[in-house]
Amino acid sequence: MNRPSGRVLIMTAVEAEQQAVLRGIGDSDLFDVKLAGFGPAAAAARTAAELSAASYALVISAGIGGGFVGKAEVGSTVIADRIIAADLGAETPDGFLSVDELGFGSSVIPADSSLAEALTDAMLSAGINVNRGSILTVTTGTGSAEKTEALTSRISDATAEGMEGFGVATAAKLWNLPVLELRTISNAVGPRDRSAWRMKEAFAALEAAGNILRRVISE
Ligand SMILES: O=C(O)c1cccc(C(=O)CC[C@H]2O[C@@H](n3cnc4c(=O)[nH]cnc43)[C@H](O)[C@@H]2O)c1
Repeated sequence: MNRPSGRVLIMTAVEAEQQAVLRGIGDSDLFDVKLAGFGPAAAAARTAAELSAASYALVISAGIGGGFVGKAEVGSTVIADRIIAADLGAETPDGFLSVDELGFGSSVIPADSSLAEALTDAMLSAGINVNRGSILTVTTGTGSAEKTEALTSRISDATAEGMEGFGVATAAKLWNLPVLELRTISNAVGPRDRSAWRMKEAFAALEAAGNILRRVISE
């Protein structure tokens, strides 16, 4: 699926991300770029509200995110194969139990693979540093080596983390719509160091991603 059979809804958490995506897309009227708010609950509710208000053929969660070291460096772009609710579950003395293990559904929503493939190819052709893998949705931004290690040992292809993707994807799934998540990397996932965040690079990469997205989807 490259060209969807209808309009495309892109959800970003905050206005700065929304503006970066809009700059990249330019004046196409195929896309609506709306605000999801911070975290998966706001994102699910606001995506559902948008899907109730208008008809869409594809939903995309886009924004900046943390990159797992060795998988996605600062300034690069990550396109999801899988969108994972990484900290939704239960702690036990023997470790973490996911939603799946608890029997309450699934913590994994697959991204649209043909669009992910086409977008990756187009970004590589444009010289963009892009990686594929799982994008984790967390309700608390990871801020320690221990938590990072716990995530990567449970999810071996963890490539980036953000805080909205699984909420956006849950609403898309409810409407039976294909979904994609992309994150441009502002910081490394690991011990919290806010001074090392590179927002300018991440927003520039998000604008570039918006531009490629428009080209791939309009083809
Ligand atoms: O100051 C902090 O320690 C901090 C920790 C997590 C997130 C923030 C934000 O301001 C996040 C805003 C927005 O960006 C996404 N994001 C960016 N980097 C990360 C990350 O390393 N882990 C999780 N989310 C991240 C996220 O989707 C937020 O909506 C500040």
